[in-house]
Amino acid sequence: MVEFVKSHGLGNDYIVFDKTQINFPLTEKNIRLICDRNRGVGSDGILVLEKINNQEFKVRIFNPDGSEAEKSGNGIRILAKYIYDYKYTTEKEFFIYTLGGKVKASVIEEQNGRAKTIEVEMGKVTFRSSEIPVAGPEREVIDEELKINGEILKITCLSIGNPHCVFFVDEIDEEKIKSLGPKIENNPIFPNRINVQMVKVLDSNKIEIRIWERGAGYTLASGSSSCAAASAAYRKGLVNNQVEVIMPGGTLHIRINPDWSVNLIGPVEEVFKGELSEEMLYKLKD
Ligand SMILES: N[C@@H](CCC[C@H](N)C(=O)O)C(=O)O
Repeated sequence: MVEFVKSHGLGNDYIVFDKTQINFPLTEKNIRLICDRNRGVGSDGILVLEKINNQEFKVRIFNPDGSEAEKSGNGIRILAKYIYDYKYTTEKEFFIYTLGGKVKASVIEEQNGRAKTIEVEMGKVTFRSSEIPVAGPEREVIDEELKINGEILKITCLSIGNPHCVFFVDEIDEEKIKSLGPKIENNPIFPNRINVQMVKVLDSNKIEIRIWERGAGYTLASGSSSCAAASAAYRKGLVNNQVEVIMPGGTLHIRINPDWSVNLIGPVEEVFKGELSEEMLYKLKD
């Protein structure tokens, strides 16, 4: 029997598995099938939890195209709720190891004994090209010109464990992020591909964004994208260090600390618990 929980952070949905229950290989084909919204459970990604002890956990984060991500802000918040709600820990604060570094998660609000709002210390932002990575000479990638579809975009790139490319606009245009997103994601200057954010600054504490996620496409919200968009805006002097990030799925709160570490706060909801069917498991083991 392979059980799972499906949850979302502002419409960015993930399936959580406990590593000890998984009896099929985590191949690209299998991840794609489980995330498929017609033939599988359907989600923006998969989280595989491993418990180390009462205060430390490990996670593997998969995108729906089968690739593995270093970090995910909503994924970590969803995992933290799962850890707390299903009593993998007795603590309200604990650590999670990701491929993109160690993060601290805190349950800051509960409802009926279940986590409702989670804060994550996401780690430090870097704008250095080799750390993102972005091809070319070593530099900070701030307001660089990138030609896409005959249009020159001014991009600011950074990593918060996973890579992001941010561009600023006067008006949000959904169609534009959907058409430029895949071209930027797969541009050869980004050897590991990249997550993309279109950002409109509303005032010194508020931005609105649209997201094209690496390996997932257009999503309603993204935690690491919110951190990236807020950090790029802060670096360019467009906002203060506390930023509300408005997305189609809802709002996340970001704080950028003096050492460029970033905190992310927002709600998480469980949608359902399930069990993969025998037929599905047969396919996954094939
Ligand atoms: N939805 C996420 C980001 C998930 C990983 C991303 N697609 C990547 O490949 O880096 C979030 O909430 O941060």
